[in-house]
Amino acid sequence: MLSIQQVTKKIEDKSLLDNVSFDVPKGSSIGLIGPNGAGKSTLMKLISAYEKPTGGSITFHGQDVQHWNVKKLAQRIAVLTQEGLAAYPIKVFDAILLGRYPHLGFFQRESKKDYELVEEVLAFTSLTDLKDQFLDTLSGGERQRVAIAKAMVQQPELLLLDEPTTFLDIGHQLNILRLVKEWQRKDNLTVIMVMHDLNLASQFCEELILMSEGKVVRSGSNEEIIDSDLLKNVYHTTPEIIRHPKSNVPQILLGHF
Ligand SMILES: Nc1ncnc2c1ncn2[C@@H]1O[C@H](COP(=O)(O)OP(=O)(O)OP(=O)(O)O)[C@@H](O)[C@H]1O
Repeated sequence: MLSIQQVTKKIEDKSLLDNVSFDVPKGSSIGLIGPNGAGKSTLMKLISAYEKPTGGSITFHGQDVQHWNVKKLAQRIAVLTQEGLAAYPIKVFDAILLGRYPHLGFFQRESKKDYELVEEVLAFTSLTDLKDQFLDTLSGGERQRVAIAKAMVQQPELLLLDEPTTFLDIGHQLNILRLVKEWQRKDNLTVIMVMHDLNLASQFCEELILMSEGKVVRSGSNEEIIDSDLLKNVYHTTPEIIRHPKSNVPQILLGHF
């Protein structure tokens, strides 16, 4: 569905991405991990066609994302950043309804179907009770849930999440990821997510892509990537690897003081 081939990105003499290649099958969940400055956000901007690569190509359904009509691409790819939605003084319902925008024609008003979809998504994201509350009065966790709901009414095939849980407490972090997982199962959604929390990434993602200094160091399952020596080389710290007592997936413990 999405293919990233030998992508490079340079700004002046600085190399931000260097020969990055991988394929993203439909319905998969890919975790982009790696230290600060590895190039993860840069890659996300190229996938959403927000920026152009210097070399290589990113194709979505066989066509270079740079050649896609902007509105058509927005119907199929939704982007959610760590800041989520700006705290404008508009009602939750109206903020979510804005997600329908890529599907409306010029000067076309939302239809009854659009309103029904928003109601449906409000229920799915447990936001119905908050639908008349103003966005700028919500907590960070609630606002991030609204951002997910807005992306959901967009009905994309591909969801790009750039550190969606950064500002959330542990309960809300799990809440958001569970919501995305449920949505993914319901609609066979494809998810690419930048994550600093390796334990959550290991649990959530089928495939992890470990990046460093603009390059893919290794990609594979959590069993292949959550490896003490590999992570030590990239993060310059030695984590202990343990098993999650319920799911048995590899998890890390950071060094002692
Ligand atoms: N417009 C720009 N001009 C020059 N350098 C840039 C620009 N945008 C990004 N960079 C550099 O590119 C590198 C990769 O940045 P990027 O934000 O993609 O990393 P990241 O892996 O997402 O990091 P983090 O985990 O800290 O968010 C960094 O060294 C950054 O300083």
